[in-house]
Amino acid sequence: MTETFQFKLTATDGKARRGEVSMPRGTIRTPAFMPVGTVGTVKAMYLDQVRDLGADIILGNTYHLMLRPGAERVARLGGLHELIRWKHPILTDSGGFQVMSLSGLRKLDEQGVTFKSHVDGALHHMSPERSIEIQGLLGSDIQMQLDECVALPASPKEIERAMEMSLRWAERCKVAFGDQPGKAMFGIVQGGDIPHLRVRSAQALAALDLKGYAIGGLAVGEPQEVMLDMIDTTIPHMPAEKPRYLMGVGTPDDMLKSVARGVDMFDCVMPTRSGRHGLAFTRRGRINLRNARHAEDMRPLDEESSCPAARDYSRAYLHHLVRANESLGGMLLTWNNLSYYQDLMAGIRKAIEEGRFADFMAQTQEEWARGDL
Ligand SMILES: CNc1nc2cc(C(=O)NN)ccc2[nH]1
Repeated sequence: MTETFQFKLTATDGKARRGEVSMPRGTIRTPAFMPVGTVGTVKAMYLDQVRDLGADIILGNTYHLMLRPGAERVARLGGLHELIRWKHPILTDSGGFQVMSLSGLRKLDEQGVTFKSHVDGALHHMSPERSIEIQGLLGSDIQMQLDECVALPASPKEIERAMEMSLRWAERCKVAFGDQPGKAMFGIVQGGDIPHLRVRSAQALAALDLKGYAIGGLAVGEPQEVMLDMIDTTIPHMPAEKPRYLMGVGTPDDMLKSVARGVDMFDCVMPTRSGRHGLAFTRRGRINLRNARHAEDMRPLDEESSCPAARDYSRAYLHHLVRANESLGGMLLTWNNLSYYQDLMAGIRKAIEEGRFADFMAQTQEEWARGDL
């Protein structure tokens, strides 16, 4: 714990990095998976459980929180940490991605975005400055610049326009954020699936000397190999001494392959959202508990797991709960999935420390491929 924001690398194994982000509210062990707490809750979980699984930081979505309960209201209630009773770091995204994907986008220009709330249809305008102001009102520890995340496929001209505007917005966010020693504002590399635009974005952001950098605009429908190619293209132009956060990623396989390329931080709704839809992540791959084959399978998901949801409940019962659409089904599978994700990250961190990440990756992938015995 420090009064300032510090990132230190403690071990490397090839391009894989083990590190720590130290902030006043706590230390983030990297590579890190950040559970998504969209509207101030990691859905179907108590935050004590989320912490006990090993999460050092959770994510809040600015778009959702600004609409409900509202940024000023959260501030009046003591800030997000107080409201949701999470005393560790929180990273908030800028809202840009949700505005593009969830809201009724009305206008996007140099000033910012104007959109209709998906909650009550009210019109909102968000500028880079307002996004940083909202994240400050929420009490966010790591704030993300406002950027424009273009859905792929898109024309090179469109991707370049959005990337250049995102660079100008990054400068405005840096000014708006100012100097907050115990907090950080991260830039976001954009540029779609066009290598020279990715390089241009990374180099221009590096010149802003921000405290950390995200790779955005990926996992938006492109094949995994394209995503990995863009990571390979971008990372050499990102400052090695700063944290690298791959936004919205991903599956366990995505994360292994991205750690191998030098990524430090991840967030994804995959473990929580798919848990609510009946999907279990395990050491032997994915299991869809809706499938009738589980109806009388008395085995637990993983008898060796430390998580009660994986170890103490039969697949038959989980299948029943999922088929009956019972809340407990989503609760237990979310618990299992976040436990698996955090155990995977803990295994990755240990493997890098011990210089055996390549073997760990191969063994993990082999066990997934072996399937559910
Ligand atoms: C699930 N895929 C996915 N891609 C994302 C990209 C961004 C981004 O570029 N924000 N500026 C954010 C969230 C994402 N989630």
